[in-house]
Amino acid sequence: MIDVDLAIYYNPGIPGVLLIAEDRVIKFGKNYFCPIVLGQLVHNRYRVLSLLGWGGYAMVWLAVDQCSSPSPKYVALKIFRGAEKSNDEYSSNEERQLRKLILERDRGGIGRRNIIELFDAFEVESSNGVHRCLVLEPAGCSFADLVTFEEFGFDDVVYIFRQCVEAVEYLHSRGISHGDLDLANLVLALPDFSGLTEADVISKLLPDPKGCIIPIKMKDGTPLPPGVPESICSPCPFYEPKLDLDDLQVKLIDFGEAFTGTKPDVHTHSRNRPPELIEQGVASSSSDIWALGCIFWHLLTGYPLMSYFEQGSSKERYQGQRKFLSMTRQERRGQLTSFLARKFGQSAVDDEEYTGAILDVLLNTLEPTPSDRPTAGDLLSYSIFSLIKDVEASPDNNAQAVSDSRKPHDPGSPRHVTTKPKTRSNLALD
Ligand SMILES: Nc1ncnc2c1ncn2[C@@H]1O[C@H](COP(=O)(O)OP(=O)(O)OP(=O)(O)O)[C@@H](O)[C@H]1O
Repeated sequence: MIDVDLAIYYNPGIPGVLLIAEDRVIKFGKNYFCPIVLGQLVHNRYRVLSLLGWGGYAMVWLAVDQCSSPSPKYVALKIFRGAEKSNDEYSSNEERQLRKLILERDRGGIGRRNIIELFDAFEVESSNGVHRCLVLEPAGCSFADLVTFEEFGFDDVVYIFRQCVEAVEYLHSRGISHGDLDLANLVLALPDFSGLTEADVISKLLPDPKGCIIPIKMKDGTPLPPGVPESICSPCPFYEPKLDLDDLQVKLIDFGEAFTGTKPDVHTHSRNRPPELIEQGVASSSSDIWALGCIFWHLLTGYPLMSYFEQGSSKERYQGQRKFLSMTRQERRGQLTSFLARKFGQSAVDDEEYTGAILDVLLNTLEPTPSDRPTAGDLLSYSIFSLIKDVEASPDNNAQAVSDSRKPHDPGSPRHVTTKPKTRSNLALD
């Protein structure tokens, strides 16, 4: 039998551990991540079940609230990097923005359901510092991951995109810009687990909770330094195969860059950076609209728009973007049409109704001058949204609308942006 060493090694030089499968380093040590292990009780209340993901600022864990009754309540614990003292600026900005939205909750608005909920916040201390912890509504896999292994049909794209626009419209109507809109910050809502036992939910959420735990060791066999956990588990974001279009709900996360008015040096994802941020270094709510255009393209084609402008370094890609923006609107229309034809074939773009509706969204959201872009509210009235059946129109119409939306389309139409039928089961992993 071959003895395979599944441990990963702590590298004091980085200082952190490299998760090979992710090709990313998780840093532990002073002012880095909190050394959480599975099963740990956080704040005497939340028992950690698995790792949902991590970013530059925080690790996000699935946990069960021990104080909930009668049925267990699941939460996501977003535990920020350590700081010398409480109120680290990034974590407090995210908390502040989410708290503002809580105050607005009673005013309603359809996009409210698409914003992740904040339940609680507190501090956790470790040898790596003081960590702010946000207790959030738990969600599933990000759309950035989903587009890498699935192609969406046209109805899927428009249905998902409409929820993204509704979320942004909700935020903007409350005076908040997100600042970091990207498919990585749009995640699937979890289905309703009420009535299921904890064991059932764990088996649904965690295909193999023990299989993903990897011990951390020092290469020379010496004890781990303080602040480094004895094991790490690979992230286990939830995804339910056979998800139906009428069940699919998008949740917007990560409000760390959110702002009111205008803000300099916003860390928008590099693939969605608008010209005003690249050239003048300032973002506004119109920068979110630019990002919506990029998201629409990414959902539609499976690739970021930037990669169509130019390959290479981000400097080269921004030059490609600038070249695109210095064209006339007519030339930009021609360029986007040829990108679409390259991706889906010429016959797919020949249907003027569909291609025209797609181009309206793209050309207007990607206007070079921020004030020329539509508002999120304007976008919701665009013709693209009337090209799909409204699965939420009314409870009576629901079943018919969903079944209609699954009928195969005329193959000559650009609704066939993918070769697969356009049902939610397209997204199934099995
Ligand atoms: N409420 C949630 N439910 C499920 N998973 C989540 C939730 N919030 C975040 N995640 C997962 O954790 C990852 C990191 O979260 P988030 O983007 O909020 O962290 P961050 O450190 O602020 O990120 P960034 O470096 O992008 O600013 C996300 O990409 C997502 O996979």
